[in-house]
Amino acid sequence: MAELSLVSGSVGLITLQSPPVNALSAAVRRGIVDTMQRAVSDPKVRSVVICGQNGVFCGGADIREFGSTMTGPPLVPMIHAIEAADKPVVAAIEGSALGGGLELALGCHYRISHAKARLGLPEVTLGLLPAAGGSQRLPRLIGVPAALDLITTGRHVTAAEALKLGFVDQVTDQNTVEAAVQFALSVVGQSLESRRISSLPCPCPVDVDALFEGVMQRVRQSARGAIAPVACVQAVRAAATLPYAQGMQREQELMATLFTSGQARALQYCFFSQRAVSRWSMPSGARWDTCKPKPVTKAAVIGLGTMGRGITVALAQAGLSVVAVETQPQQLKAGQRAVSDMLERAAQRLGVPSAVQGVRYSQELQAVADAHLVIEAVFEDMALKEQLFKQLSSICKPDTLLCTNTSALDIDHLASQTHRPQQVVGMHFFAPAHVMKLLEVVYGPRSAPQAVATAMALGKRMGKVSVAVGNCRGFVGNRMLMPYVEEALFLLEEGATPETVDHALEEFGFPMGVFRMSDLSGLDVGWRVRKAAGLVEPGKMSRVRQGRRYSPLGDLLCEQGRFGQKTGQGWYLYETPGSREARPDPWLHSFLEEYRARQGLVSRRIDSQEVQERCLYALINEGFNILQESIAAGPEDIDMIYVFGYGWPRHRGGPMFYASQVGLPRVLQRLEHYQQLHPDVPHLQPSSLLWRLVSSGSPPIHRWREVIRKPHSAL
Ligand SMILES: CC(C)(COP(=O)(O)OP(=O)(O)OC[C@H]1O[C@@H](n2cnc3c(N)ncnc32)[C@H](O)[C@@H]1OP(=O)(O)O)[C@@H](O)C(=O)NCCC(=O)NCCSC(=O)/C=C/CCCCCCCCCCCCC(=O)O
Repeated sequence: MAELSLVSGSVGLITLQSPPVNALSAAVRRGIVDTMQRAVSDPKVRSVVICGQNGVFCGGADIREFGSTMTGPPLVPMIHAIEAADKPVVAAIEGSALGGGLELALGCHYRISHAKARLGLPEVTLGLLPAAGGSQRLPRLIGVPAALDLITTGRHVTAAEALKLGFVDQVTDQNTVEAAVQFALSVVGQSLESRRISSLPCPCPVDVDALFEGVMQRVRQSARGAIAPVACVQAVRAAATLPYAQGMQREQELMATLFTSGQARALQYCFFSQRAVSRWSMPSGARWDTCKPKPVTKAAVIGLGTMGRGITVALAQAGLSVVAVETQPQQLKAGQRAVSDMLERAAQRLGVPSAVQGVRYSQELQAVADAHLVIEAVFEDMALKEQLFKQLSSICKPDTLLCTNTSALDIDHLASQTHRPQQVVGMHFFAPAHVMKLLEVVYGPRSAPQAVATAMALGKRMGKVSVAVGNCRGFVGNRMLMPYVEEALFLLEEGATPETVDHALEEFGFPMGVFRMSDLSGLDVGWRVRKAAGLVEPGKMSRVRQGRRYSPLGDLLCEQGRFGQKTGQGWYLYETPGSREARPDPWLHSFLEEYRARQGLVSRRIDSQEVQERCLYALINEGFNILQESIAAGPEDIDMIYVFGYGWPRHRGGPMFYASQVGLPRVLQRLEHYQQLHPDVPHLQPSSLLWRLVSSGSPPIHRWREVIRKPHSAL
């Protein structure tokens, strides 16, 4: 919808009206076409201002419409009609002008922006390109290199940067609509020829071919298999090398391919899922909209190792007053220096005041006494954490929330050490905690909904994508990782190398394969966990432990002091301890051959398909178990955990979405196939939820919850 009113005697003010972000739905497009026609034909109107209701110009095309047949007036001719108008049209940009919203503004003759507005062409993040003329107009206006940067990254820019780049004409910190109306009055009668961007030549660099070849190479490398960034480069190349009309044709062709692609569907699913996970629910029926979070202004962090430091930084940057407690004096000193450095560097980078003053340090646990919320980030040791929770229970005020950053330990057991089990939740951050977007908020059977609401609200304040999950070993992310890692180890036993496994996973789109990742995070981490679980038998090679198949390969490397990057040797070889470039290690290859010989295993050639299927389907299968047990409320929760915490390629939508795209019957059939070959591997046994979904006709992912909730026979 859009409304036309006459202001200041001769300015036609068109207001887009479609809350919350004035997306260009069919109704809004119809409204714009209609109001523009009326403004152009009304002799009282001498100039036009387009603005959006409620302080937002326009969030772009209505993404929800992409899933169904598009109706209503198309965007391209609508924007052409605005550009062709013989009365000056000014865009008054407040809040956001994104995607189709910015393309609409680029069709106007002038753009006035509020200082706090954000502008950009983020279509690439939805698997698309700016196909309402954006890929053709922006390079004409600001040049090819700057346009390539904005279009291929989709980044949002401030009004100040947009002014500097040259795609807004004026920035104001006053009332933007009033400023635009004054501006519109002042340009009446001036020639509009040079204001119609489509008629401008594209400023072309001298060596266009070399420029685009270089950019294409870089974009392909960072896209990790995503097709939209590549199409964006092709579209901008058309702007640089073809007349406008032909460039537009190319833009439409490229868009047609992207629009129906699985990648676009996956990325749009991620867009909505990222927002949906904030609307959490618990199996008890407690929900985000029925629980009010408690206000938190004072937080405490216990333990200043890597995780504690990152958490302290994230809390301080969110504006909380933080007390960081570390009982080891050396560690306290080192931690304080590291936290202050991180806060200073971030402040410099963002041009904001440093939050250093917001953190105080102490060696005494008593210092947390007046905090509203405490997050422990001590060593991953149950006895140590038990002791700490007992102490916190008596030191802290009765309503203080006690949180643990454990990545796998039993939240309910920790809660039982306190007099307030309802006030205990997990806040599982991912390293580095001030950078990584994911936060798993883990509730135990006794956690109060308000405690969950408070942790979720705090996560949001820290800029995290927070996902509420139930309590089980490894929660969601690490629990699903276990079968993935185990399959990778079994593949080594059967004949693969770390290089072949990693190559297949990186080809799928992970930034790092499982073995490079394990070298980076340290092989000793998993070793400690396996020791605690009673799985490690030093010097022993047996491949069955606790009644199921087990690979001792990781333990054998650790016994040799090969902990990964930090020791210079792990699954790969490194130039020196701490260096990052992983090289194939001939020693490791001989070690694997010897191991197979001693185990009587015959090595065979393993291809990428088998690596991907066994590692990924095992992980996905565990995801179905997690859904079945209501540890995660829906597939979106699992998918966002994997996209934001584990490097799952966003253009594949997350593991559960990927399963839906592959087809559930196919996933089931391949799991059954591998299970027949490896009957001693329980995680290849297809989940009963997967069976149920397939026998319910494999409904689309947004209808899985109906099957999950349906009562089912145990038979
Ligand atoms: C910055 C924001 C705008 C606001 O952020 P914030 O204030 O934090 O609020 P949010 O929580 O993010 O959002 C609030 C709710 O609004 C929903 N929302 C937001 N934006 C949109 C949108 N664009 N469409 C629909 N809904 C939207 C959001 O989901 C929230 O609701 P809920 O919680 O999920 O219920 C921020 O929201 C933001 O960044 N938004 C997205 C901005 C964006 O990416 N815009 C680009 C959209 S794509 C686009 O514009 C493309 C234009 C090109 C032209 C397209 C032409 C299409 C037809 C071509 C067909 C050719 C193919 C032919 C094929 C064939 O031949 O077969």
